[in-house]
Amino acid sequence: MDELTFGWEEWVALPELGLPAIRAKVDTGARTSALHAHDIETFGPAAKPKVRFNVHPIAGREDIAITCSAPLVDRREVTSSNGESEQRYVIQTTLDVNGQSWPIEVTLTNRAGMNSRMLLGRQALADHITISATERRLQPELSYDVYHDARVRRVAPKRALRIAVLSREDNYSTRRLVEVGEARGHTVEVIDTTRCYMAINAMAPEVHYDGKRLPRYDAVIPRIGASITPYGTAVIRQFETIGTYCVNGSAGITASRDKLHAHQVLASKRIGMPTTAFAASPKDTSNLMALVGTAPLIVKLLESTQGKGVVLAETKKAAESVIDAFRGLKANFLVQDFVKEAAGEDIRCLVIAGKVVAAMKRTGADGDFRSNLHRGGSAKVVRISKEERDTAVRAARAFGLGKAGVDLLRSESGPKVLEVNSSPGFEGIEKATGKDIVGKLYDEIEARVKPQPVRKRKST
Ligand SMILES: Nc1ncnc2c1ncn2[C@@H]1O[C@H](COP(=O)(O)OP(=O)(O)OP(=O)(O)O)[C@@H](O)[C@H]1O
Ligand SMILES: [Mg+2]
Ligand SMILES: [Mg+2]
Repeated sequence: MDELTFGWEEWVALPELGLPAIRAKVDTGARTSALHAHDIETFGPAAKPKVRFNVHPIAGREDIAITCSAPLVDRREVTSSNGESEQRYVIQTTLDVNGQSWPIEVTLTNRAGMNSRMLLGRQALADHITISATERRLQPELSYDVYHDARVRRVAPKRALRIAVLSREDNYSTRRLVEVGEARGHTVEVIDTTRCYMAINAMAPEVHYDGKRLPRYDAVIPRIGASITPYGTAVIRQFETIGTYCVNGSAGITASRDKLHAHQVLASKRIGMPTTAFAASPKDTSNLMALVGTAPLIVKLLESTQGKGVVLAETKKAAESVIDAFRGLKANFLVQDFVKEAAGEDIRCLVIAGKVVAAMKRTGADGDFRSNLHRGGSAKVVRISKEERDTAVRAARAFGLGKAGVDLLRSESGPKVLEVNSSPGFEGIEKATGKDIVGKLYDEIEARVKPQPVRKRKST
């Protein structure tokens, strides 16, 4: 390496931490370098622990915070210049100066007394560095502008994220979310939604789990089962209040879960769907059926899943008796035009971040008008038309869902949306299409939790 001369203060970069410019003081009295960090928190498996923390790279600009993560290499007792000793986490990272880079160890400290962002200790001042103690900034100047504009997005490293999957099930989808996330270096924790409990507090809303407050997650992936929608969405709402990025929001999950509510949302966006009607009073049954059209009709429970509450009534009489039966059970239902030409097939479009990333055609088991895979249907990859693609994207957007399974019927008058699932299973569609859908979901999460550019403050 070329010889470098350092004064008592220099511009350096820590690219792996997403800190492209920071001023560091040279401190030959210290062995290890130190970084002024906040919200220091360890995470990840015990065998490969990581630490994450926030750095305000610019002194006096506490509004600019960069979230960093790094592998944890040690925990050490460090005695600072004022003689006090504290336990500090030690990370390893790369130091960049004037086109050269070398590995250094850095301790993390959030002592208020430390007024420089970074101290460079002897270990970082490698053999090729000479110190000229009375001079400063002998190396090329760097600019803090990188923290102000869109460039900060590009310089941000693929930092390890801490992600929670809210799920009560150990199934293919949950396992894939853990495997794929961990293969990308993230830490993915599966959290039983119903075991989360909350302190609802205007100043410091929190989510607790198993006796402890949950840490700050970079992202929450909700996989809320239909049986716990109200509680599950309350947990998500709490994360939203804290400011955690949730792939699917609580409002969108709630609206899409209730088929009636969902159809009203779709209709308000003029998205095609089968003619649908509902009524509360038994006195209105025959008028209700007249609104939808002639038999055969579909009668559907509002909170059906896996096709369990979907009935095809071949005649008016049959429809009436199904409606009577549902009413007798105090079940909420809707009546829908039967889209015959769909012929027991529907199209599942998987929408991630406003794009259809995969589509499959599901065909019902012999003699079943329902195409659900859980009912013995089979799935094949399918090419969808532009109209179908647009419809699926608009349907997911109508509920603000970052991931959604949009089910369409192919009808004579174009695509008709049957429902929007906020926790679509990944197994059927990954197997049918051979696509890495979970990977696409992580692409989106990684893009979303990158530091946002900071707007320049107007000078007054
Ligand atoms: N109006 C309709 N016309 C024709 N077929 C329909 C209609 N409604 C539902 N089906 C068929 O029944 C299946 C199940 O309906 P739907 O998706 O509404 O119920 P579900 O219980 O929510 O199922 P899941 O959530 O598991 O997909 C559909 O995939 C479709 O094949
Ligand atoms: Mg459904
Ligand atoms: Mg469905």
